[in-house]
Amino acid sequence: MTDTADDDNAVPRVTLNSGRNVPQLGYGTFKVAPADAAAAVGAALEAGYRHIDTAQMYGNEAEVGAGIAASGIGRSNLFLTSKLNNGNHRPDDARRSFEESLARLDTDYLDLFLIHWPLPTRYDGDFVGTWKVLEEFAADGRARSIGVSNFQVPHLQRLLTEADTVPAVNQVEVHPLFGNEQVRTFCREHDIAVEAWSPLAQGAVLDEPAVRELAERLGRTAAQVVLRWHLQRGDIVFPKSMSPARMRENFDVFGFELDGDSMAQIAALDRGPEGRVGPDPDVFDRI
Ligand SMILES: NC(=O)C1=CN([C@@H]2O[C@H](COP(=O)(O)OP(=O)(O)OC[C@H]3O[C@@H](n4cnc5c(N)ncnc54)[C@H](OP(=O)(O)O)[C@@H]3O)[C@@H](O)[C@H]2O)C=CC1
Ligand SMILES: O=C(O)C(=O)[C@@H](O)[C@H](O)C(=O)CO
Repeated sequence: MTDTADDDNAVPRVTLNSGRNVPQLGYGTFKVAPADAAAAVGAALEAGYRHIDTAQMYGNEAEVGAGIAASGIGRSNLFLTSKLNNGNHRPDDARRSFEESLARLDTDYLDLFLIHWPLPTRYDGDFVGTWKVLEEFAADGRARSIGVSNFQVPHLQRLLTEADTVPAVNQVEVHPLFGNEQVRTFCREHDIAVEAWSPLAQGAVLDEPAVRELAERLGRTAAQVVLRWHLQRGDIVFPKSMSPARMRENFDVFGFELDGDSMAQIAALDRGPEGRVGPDPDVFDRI
C-alpha cells in the first residue's frame, strides 16, 4: 500500500485509550461479497470514507485491500480494522491468522484488531488467553490499537482484572431498536469506546414511524437521522451499503443536529434484547 498525503475531511475523530484516534464514521463490509468488495470500498473511499471495517470472517480482506490500493490513498490517511475469526482463538492460530490478514490487506499494520466474539462456551472461555496474544500485536506495533467485539459486561470485567491492556473499543450491536445500554454504560465508565454495529439495524429501523416523521420534518432521510442519533451519542459507526448513492447519503450527516426531544424519541424505540438483529454474544459460538 502507498503512503501519500490526502486531504482531511469533516468526519470527527474519537480519541481511544491507546492515544490513537479513529474517524467516528466509517464503512462496514459485512456481506460485501469478495467479487464486489474492491469496487464497493473504492466507491466508499471516493465518497470520503477513510475508516473501513472488515473481518477475517467476511472473507473479503484481500479484495478490501485491493480496493484501497487502487484508490491511491495513502495508508496513513486510512483507519483499517479487522477481527480475529472464531476458529483462530488458540495462540498460534491467532498469530498466524493475524499475519495472513496483514498480507491479504496488503499492509504492515492494522489500526485496530479485535477479538470478534468472546465465545464464552468454547476454548474453556479462554478469551483472556486470546487477548494476551493481541497484546503482543500491540506491543510490536503491528496493531496500533486492540479491542474486542461482542463482549458483555462480565467478559470485559475479566479482561480488566486478568490482563494488562484495557480494550480500546468494544464493537457491539447498538441501534434504536436495541440500545445495549448496560454495555455502553460500562464501556463509558472504563474509557472503552463503543463501536455500534448494524447501526441501521440492517434496515429494520428505517420504516419506524417515529424515524420517518423526524426525517420528513428535518428534510433528511431515515438513515441520516438514525446515523446522526448514533454520532450525537458519541458512538463510532460504519454503515454498510452496496449503493454508492446510499454511501454518499450515509456520509452526509454533519450538516444538521437532532435536538434533545428528537434524540429521546429515537431512544424510546429500544425493545431491549428483543430488538437484536444479530446473535446473542452469551450463546453465539459458531466457528
Ligand atoms: N462485530 C460484529 O459482530 C459485527 C460487525 N458488523 C459491522 O457493522 C457494519 C454495519 O452493520 P450491517 O450489519 O452491515 O448493517 P447496517 O445497519 O449498516 O445496515 C445495512 C443494510 O442497510 C441498507 N442500507 C444502508 N444504507 C441505507 C440507506 N441510506 N437507506 C436504506 N437502506 C440502507 C443496506 O442495503 P444496501 O447495501 O442495499 O444499501 C443493508 O441492507 C458491518 O458491515 C460490519 O462492518 C456487523 C454485524 C456484526
Ligand atoms: O458481521 C459480523 O461481524 C458477524 O459477526 C455476524 O456475521 C454474525 O456472525 C452473524 O450475524 C451470524 O449470523
